[in-house]
Amino acid sequence: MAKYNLLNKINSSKDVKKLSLQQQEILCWEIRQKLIHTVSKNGGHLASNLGVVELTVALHTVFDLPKDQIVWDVGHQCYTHKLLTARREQFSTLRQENGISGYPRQQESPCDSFIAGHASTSVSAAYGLAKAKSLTGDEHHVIAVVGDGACTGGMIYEAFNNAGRSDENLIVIINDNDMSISKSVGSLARYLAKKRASTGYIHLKDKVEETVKKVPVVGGSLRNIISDSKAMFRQAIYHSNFFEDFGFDYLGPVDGHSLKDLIPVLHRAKELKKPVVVHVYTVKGKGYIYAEQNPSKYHGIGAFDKKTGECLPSQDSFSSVFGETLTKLARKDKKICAITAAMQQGTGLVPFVKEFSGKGRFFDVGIAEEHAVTFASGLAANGILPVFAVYSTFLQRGYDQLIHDASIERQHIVLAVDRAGIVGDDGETHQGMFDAAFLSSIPNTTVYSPSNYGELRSCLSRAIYEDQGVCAVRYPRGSQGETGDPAEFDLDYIHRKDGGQTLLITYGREYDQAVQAQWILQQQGKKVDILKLIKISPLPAECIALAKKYRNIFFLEEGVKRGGIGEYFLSGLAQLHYRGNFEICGIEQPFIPPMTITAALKRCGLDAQSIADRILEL
Ligand SMILES: Cc1ncc(C[n+]2csc(CCOP(=O)(O)OP(=O)(O)O)c2C)c(N)n1
Ligand SMILES: CC(=O)[C@@H](O)[C@H](O)COP(=O)(O)O
Ligand SMILES: [Mg+2]
Repeated sequence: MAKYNLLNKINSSKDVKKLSLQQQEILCWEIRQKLIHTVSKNGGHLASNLGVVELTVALHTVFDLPKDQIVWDVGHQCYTHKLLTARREQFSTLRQENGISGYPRQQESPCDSFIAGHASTSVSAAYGLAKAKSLTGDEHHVIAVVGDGACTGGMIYEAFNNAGRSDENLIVIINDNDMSISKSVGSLARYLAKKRASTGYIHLKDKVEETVKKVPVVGGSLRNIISDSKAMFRQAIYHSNFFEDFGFDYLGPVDGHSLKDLIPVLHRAKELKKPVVVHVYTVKGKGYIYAEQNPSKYHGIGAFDKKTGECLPSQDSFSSVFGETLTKLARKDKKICAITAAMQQGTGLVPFVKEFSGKGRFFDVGIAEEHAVTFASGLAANGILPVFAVYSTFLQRGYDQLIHDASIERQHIVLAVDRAGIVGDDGETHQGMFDAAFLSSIPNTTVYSPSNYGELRSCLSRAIYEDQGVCAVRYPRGSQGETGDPAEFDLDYIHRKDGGQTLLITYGREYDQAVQAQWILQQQGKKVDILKLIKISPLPAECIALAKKYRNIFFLEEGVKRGGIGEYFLSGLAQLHYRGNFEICGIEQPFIPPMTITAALKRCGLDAQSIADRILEL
């Protein structure tokens, strides 16, 4: 196979169109090898990408990019699209510093029509793009590609509701592999499975249409009767089709690994020149046996050995410690329930699921963070203790629900906010930069930011049993640092004194950098003290009073500077008429592209050496 080297000759969809069907099949094989090779080195979303190789090649065969536009939902499956649109050479830099992103980015290529990273936005964006095209007299198509998992998110239906009755050249491809990161959940998954099992809808419609075309024109009324009966015929056989009820035409289901089936269906969708849903079924992980067998493991994976499929054994992490702690607490308290928005693996909930899903105490609500917050509030209002485990970046979706449904009436819900702070390779869309800022501004809300596992255990228990209202425990991606303090429980802050006139204040993972900076400065004869905040909102009054005694204060914040905890602290000091120097070393440009967490800390001036240098400079 390798001798063909077709991929090396592809720079745009024009080149894909020049290939015969057989050559395109070889191209798909070459693409799969490239995907497996690159992701085995850099990590990434392997299984989702392997599932859409033929679909992407078919799209590039039928449509003309960038005039026609593709919007990838979540965007984690856009690697083949990148390989076909002049980014083959840079593909080895996938998800690396100064490399190409693992998601579509407009700034990266004119063929990336819209940003993605968070789920369920594609149909709204595609409808907007399509509407703009029609307003400017451009007849090209916009195609949204959305997975069955992303179809559990409410925005998709808001967009269907809005777009279905329009006459835009809008095609929505539902890439149905019966998987989100774990198994797809809910009624839509069941509905799609039923549709998947049905056959011949396209062929049947074709036959009816052929018959209609053959009828001699004897006047408009007969045509109308025939077309009405066509709709009735369809209804009678298929009852009502969910997508058609929204105003879309429906084509499918079609085998997403057969170019010979896919290409004509896409041509057909293009000809219709109106909103159309194309239902494609695919196999997540297709073509790499380990990923086909375990698509969840290869959904998003670090580097691995491509021959054996083995990756590094998983270590303890904040997520796993959270999951174990919650499971232990739940054994003793039947009121504790856990909620996830399609992230049970990532948030460490697997042990909880094993033990309590059979008892009805675990809820995977799909990719529906807004719903999760309000659902939790409902549970709390009737006496349950809900813990919603969610990544910081995805919790942004639930901001209004936190205010309106949880906070005003002080519902006691617990948020386990994972991936708080810098996340690394996923880049801009996934950074957990805002949670400390936005949570601390919501009344009746307590926020903890443990810096090690011991504190995490203690904060979780306090959040469940001691606090009222909304209570968030936030922690970073990965493992605790080496600076773990001896577990002193139930503290709101820890004050490490070295006899200095300068105080470093910080919270969460950044504490490790502060301790190292303190050590670097000690080597140079400079003493600094550290105040570690564990409860970051509301700020403990004693903390502010003790900070007031210092001549210089540096507030180190792994989060957005504007509106963050540093500014909150400063306003407390101002009320006490603090007269010393106060500097916030926070993140001013929170949209950090893919790079390691270590590199990102350095870029933001938040690594130990940069902190020490800054202090010496002053
Ligand atoms: C708002 C939001 N919540 C959670 C996620 C995490 N996430 C990324 S992909 C994914 C599953 C998507 O499933 P699907 O759309 O079916 O795509 P597949 O990977 O199966 O191709 C989830 C839950 C996200 N990206 N955005
Ligand atoms: C595509 C997506 O949003 C998730 O798969 C995300 O990449 C997971 O990140 P973690 O690797 O931190 O779980
Ligand atoms: Mg899926």
